[in-house]
Amino acid sequence: MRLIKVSDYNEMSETAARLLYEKAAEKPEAVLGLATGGTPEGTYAALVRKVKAEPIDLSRLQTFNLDEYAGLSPSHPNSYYKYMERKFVQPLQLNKMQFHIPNGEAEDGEKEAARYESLVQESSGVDLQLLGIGENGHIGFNEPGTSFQAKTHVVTLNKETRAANAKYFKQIEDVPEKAITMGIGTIMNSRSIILIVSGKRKAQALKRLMSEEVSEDFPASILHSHPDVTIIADKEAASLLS
Ligand SMILES: N[C@@H]1[C@@H](O)[C@H](O)[C@@H](COP(=O)(O)O)O[C@@H]1O
Repeated sequence: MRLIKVSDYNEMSETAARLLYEKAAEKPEAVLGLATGGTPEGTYAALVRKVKAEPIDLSRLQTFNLDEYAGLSPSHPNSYYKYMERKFVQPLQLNKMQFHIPNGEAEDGEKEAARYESLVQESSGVDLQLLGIGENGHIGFNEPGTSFQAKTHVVTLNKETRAANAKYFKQIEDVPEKAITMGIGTIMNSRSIILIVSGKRKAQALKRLMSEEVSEDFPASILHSHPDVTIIADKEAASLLS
């Protein structure tokens, strides 16, 4: 794993955006794996700025998001669909057909998960996967204890994960209890991975990630066995590293 230490959230965002931009520029038919949450917001904004300043052809780009809340329709203001539409798909003027995300309102979540997994597999494979990390080490919505082999599946969210995401909802009770997420096996199939980490809140998780431990108790630790992972961490996130 390659660790790039940067000064702050802005520099992290600019650095990650540059890597996404370079991938899309060098391979116009690239498949990007995308994440949601607070961390990548700045990355998407920086990418949009860069594409506006130095236009590239994005008409053949394909994107696959990691996860979606179960029970939220795509039009729900807190759905990851809406998040991506606002921050990525519309500003980059992508066609909806280029953008993929699990359907949170599917009646049969497991069937939807299997459909989504097939879509990812039938694509030419994710070239570059952007990841954030939960305080408990989750990636996507793969909570501690998830099998490293898991494919896209339905998960029950931990209390702490729901609490961490409650800030985006009116109240914690409104945070869905379940989600559909790419599995760790799905994520590990991507050709390269960028993990962005920012803020004191993530310092403990980054410290644990940088230790030797590889265990299903700490999902992100599987990244040690991936051949091409770049971690971009700001000063605060890296504050517990020696
Ligand atoms: N499913 C998302 C993850 O993909 C994200 O990495 C995590 C951290 O979010 P934040 O970046 O807001 O700290 O939140 C959610 O659980």
